[in-house]
Amino acid sequence: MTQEANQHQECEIQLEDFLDSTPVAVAWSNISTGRIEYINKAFEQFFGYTLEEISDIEIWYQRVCPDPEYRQTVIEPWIIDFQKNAPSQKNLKTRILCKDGFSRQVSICFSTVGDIRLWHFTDITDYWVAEKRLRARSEMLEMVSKSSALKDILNVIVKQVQLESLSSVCSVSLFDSETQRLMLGAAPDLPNFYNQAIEGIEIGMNVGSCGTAAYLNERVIVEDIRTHPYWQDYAQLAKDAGVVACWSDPIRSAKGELLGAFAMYHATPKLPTEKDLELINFASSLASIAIENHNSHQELERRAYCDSLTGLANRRSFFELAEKALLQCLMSQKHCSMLMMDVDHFKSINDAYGHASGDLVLKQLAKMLEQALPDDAILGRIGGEEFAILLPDRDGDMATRVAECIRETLANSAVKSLDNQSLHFTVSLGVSFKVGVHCNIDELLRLADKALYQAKETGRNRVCVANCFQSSFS
Ligand SMILES: Nc1nc2c(ncn2[C@@H]2O[C@H](COP(=O)(O)OP(=O)(O)OP(=O)(O)O)[C@@H](O)[C@H]2O)c(=O)[nH]1
Repeated sequence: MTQEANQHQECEIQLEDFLDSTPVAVAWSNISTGRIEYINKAFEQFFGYTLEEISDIEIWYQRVCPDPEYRQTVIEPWIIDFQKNAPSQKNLKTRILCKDGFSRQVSICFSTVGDIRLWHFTDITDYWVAEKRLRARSEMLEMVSKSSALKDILNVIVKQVQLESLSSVCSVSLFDSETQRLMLGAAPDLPNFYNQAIEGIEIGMNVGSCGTAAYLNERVIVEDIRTHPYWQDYAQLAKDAGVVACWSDPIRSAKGELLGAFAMYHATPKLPTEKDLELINFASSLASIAIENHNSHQELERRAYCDSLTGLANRRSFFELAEKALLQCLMSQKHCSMLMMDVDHFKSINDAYGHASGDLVLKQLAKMLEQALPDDAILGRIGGEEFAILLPDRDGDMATRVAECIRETLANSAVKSLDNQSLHFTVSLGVSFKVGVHCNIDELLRLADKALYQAKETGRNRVCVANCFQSSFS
């Protein structure tokens, strides 16, 4: 070896030693041959590839940027732009798929000396993730403040997680505490047939990852659905949907109540890393804010329109609904009738069995009414033990038959008091109906109330019909 060659080799060794000690990932490639001739230690650690595995620049691109369209439309124009020395952006910030299957966000830059192109890569994943999360969080909070649809808000969360963990598909299920079931909140990238199959699933042991996580109220990690007992009844469904691993986290309110379940699915067997768990925590806590806010909105609305004891429409809501229905009847020249109902001697029920048992009677009564009435009837609790029922498309005779049926059903029923005694009670009803083309709810109620008074006066447990032909509107 000549002295010059010796010096050159020594120089190269020193340069490599120097580059191996820097934390920045560095590589150089030969422009004419397209070969990658050197990668430093940081490069190997960062991307996970050895020089033998990515000896050619094309192979490198295919591995780290598997999407050919992205290579053609983003990376290649950037290189050409850079070569012309007029870069529209000096560094290219892009996503790189590493050998371990994770993708990292990097800032790439290169310089050219003769036939050699020197590349350096800076890992900006943490910064990028923090920025994206911040953006997703503020987008979500803005949507919450604007009362956007819950599904849209949850979609933002799901999309953010999927963006950070490219190989995952995520979902948010909502917990219905009354039925103990999970309903679909958002799962934009799971197949429809899968979402439909698990919609309304009852939580319990061995009900997939979400059903079990919600039931146990703790995180469930299933590495391989195909062999896990939690999935034994859903293994085929999961196979059809192409999911093999599923990690699920219960979503809890600030008070710890179960609100739903967040799930991350993968197409291959997989256990979560620390970063995955952190991502799941992030998603669950955002989803919790969105769901809790949505639920309290709904509760406020329910309180504004529902009677808290019976769950029926309250006076205000009954008037709104009844007015709309009456207007439709007037416009389509249909009949319309009103019933007013009052429990007989309700005071004595309270006195004999206690106020709480009186409440029980009112609750049961409301349930019985809902079952006995036709679907299009509008029912409301408009006073203490007073109920109103609008019957669209029913004339006075039909309404009287409905009223008679209610009276009879209730007279033959019993409600269990708190100390388990059978409480029997009766009701009185007044009927009014629309005559001609002019009518309003106040007038119908006034007439029905008059008839109800008559029913009370003439002995109770009976139905009386108002003389509507003498009303001011007839
Ligand atoms: N338990 C209970 N009682 C109520 C509620 N609202 C009103 N009441 C009671 O209902 C009773 C109504 O009594 P009254 O108006 O004298 O009528 P009544 O005893 O039903 O007798 P008649 O209507 O004449 O047959 C009162 O004792 C009220 O306290 C309620 O939400 N729960």
